[in-house]
Amino acid sequence: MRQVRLRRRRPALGQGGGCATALTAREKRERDILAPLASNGAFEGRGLGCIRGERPVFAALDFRLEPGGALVLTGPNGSGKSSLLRVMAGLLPAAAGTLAWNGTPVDDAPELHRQRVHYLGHHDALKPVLTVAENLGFWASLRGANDDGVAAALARVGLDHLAETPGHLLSAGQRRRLSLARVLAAQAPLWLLDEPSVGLDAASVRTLAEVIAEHRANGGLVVVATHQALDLPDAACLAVDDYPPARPDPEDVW
Ligand SMILES: Nc1ncnc2c1ncn2[C@@H]1O[C@H](COP(=O)(O)OP(=O)(O)OP(=O)(O)O)[C@@H](O)[C@H]1O
Repeated sequence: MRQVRLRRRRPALGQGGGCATALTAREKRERDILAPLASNGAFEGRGLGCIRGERPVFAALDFRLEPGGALVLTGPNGSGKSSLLRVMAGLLPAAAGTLAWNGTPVDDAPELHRQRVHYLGHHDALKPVLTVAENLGFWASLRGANDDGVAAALARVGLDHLAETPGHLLSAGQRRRLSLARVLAAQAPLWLLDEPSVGLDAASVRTLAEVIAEHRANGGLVVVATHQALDLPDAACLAVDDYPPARPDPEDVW
């Protein structure tokens, strides 16, 4: 598996421009929460196994991502790509193995891991009666983003002109773009994206590739499960179906 090395690092929060400035309370909070997460983050899984229901899905799966790295999960339907993303996000306990951030098991500080992750699943969580801006603003406030961050994220995904539109009026692709705006507003170092390009038009797929590239250039990491081609230069590839669970011993089956 290829590994991608950091080329450019995100400047420490509150220290832009190289001159010391007094930090606001909010900047201090961001620094305390995010700075230890964003710096030199390497994400690793060793010997991972997964069971859904009572059925083993994959076993003995290893991966490693350096800061700025991208990992594309491939495999046929049902091979376990979404399950692996959920394990990585801490939403599903691994049946075996360990996950580590900078060599520290994520189980040692699961709350910290939740803060460093942004997980984008198949479903676009959205409150239908809230406007686009309210939907994003409500969620972004939970992650410490301010109104400027919300506006910037909406503009980046081309939804600024729909900021006052109720969520229930959005098309499928527009809902997906709103979910991408949530990824941007979160400022989490580790993005876990499940089929992020589904429903997006060609221009939006290009925007998706650009924002992932910018995230990586700042030292962020991304894991993407996808059946569609995405332009992710130097991304490593992990075929989840290369890690099948052991077959039951015929001696044990009767
Ligand atoms: N909640 C669940 N309970 C039981 N089994 C589940 C559950 N969710 C998924 N599975 C099973 O786990 C296996 C892996 O599913 P998963 O969704 O991870 O695959 P996938 O590779 O992401 O598939 P796709 O390409 O269709 O999205 C499948 O056999 C599926 O039936």
